Amino acid sequence: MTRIGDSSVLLEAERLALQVGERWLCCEFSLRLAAGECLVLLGPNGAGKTTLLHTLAGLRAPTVGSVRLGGRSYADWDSLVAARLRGLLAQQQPDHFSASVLQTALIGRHPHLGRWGWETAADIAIAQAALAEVGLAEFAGRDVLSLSGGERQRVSIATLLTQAPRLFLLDEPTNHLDLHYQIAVLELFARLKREGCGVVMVLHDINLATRFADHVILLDGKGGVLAGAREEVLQADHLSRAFDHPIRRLDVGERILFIPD
Ligand SMILES: Nc1ncnc2c1ncn2[C@@H]1O[C@H](COP(=O)(O)OP(=O)(O)OP(=O)(O)O)[C@@H](O)[C@H]1O
Repeated sequence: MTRIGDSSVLLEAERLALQVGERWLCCEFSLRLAAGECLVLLGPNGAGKTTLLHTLAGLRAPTVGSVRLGGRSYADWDSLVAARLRGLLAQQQPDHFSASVLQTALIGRHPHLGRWGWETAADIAIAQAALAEVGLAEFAGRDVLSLSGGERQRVSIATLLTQAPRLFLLDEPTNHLDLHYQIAVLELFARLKREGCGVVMVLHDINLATRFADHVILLDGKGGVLAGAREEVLQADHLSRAFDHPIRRLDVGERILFIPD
């Protein structure tokens, strides 16, 4: 029997090009992400990283080309089934009402619930384990409206872990996080990647991209796209051009660092 997401290729985009209004964000390029791989989207503000991530998540149609999740176009997936396969961490988390941290994390179980929509003890255990993964085990009863920015971001990550997709699409997962949690969260997704998940994430920190990416897509904000293996794309001259600022590479022991001049 074939289970959802058994295929090792989780995400494909063919000859993709994106336009907003009159402006082309990226010219045609293709990508393929297999289980066990991490793709980082980099580029200056307004270059189109979030638009590209949302297109890969099936939330908007590409202007040109196609996107396939687990070998099928989004139109061919039932939306609940697709939500068990891919999950999105959005950049903003609007909270309009009071809700406990546990209730908020449990939203991630919606694609998995049965006909009556009640969470079981197993669903609650999954959400509690996810909260513990991001250091929020003690926060389960707290109101989300009372959390700090970094704590709220970790609840969003726990909600996504509770959803337990095979493909994680993350828009600036390190937003609001202190240094400890930036690394802890990226290490957590690196572990999930080793366990057979796929990860696509928007990052602003080139050095975190250097550390965690297998593949990189660098948008230059003028429609140009450089896509390839980390070592091919993350070069000082490519980065300097894309960010319109001189960037220098430093080799520190085993680490490669990029610093702005
Ligand atoms: N509906 C829209 N109408 C007009 N322009 C839009 C629309 N949606 C997005 N844009 C523009 O498209 C561009 C790409 O936006 P996007 O959010 O994808 O950029 P980004 O690379 O994620 O930026 P940032 O690093 O600032 O988060 C921006 O210039 C944005 O203003």
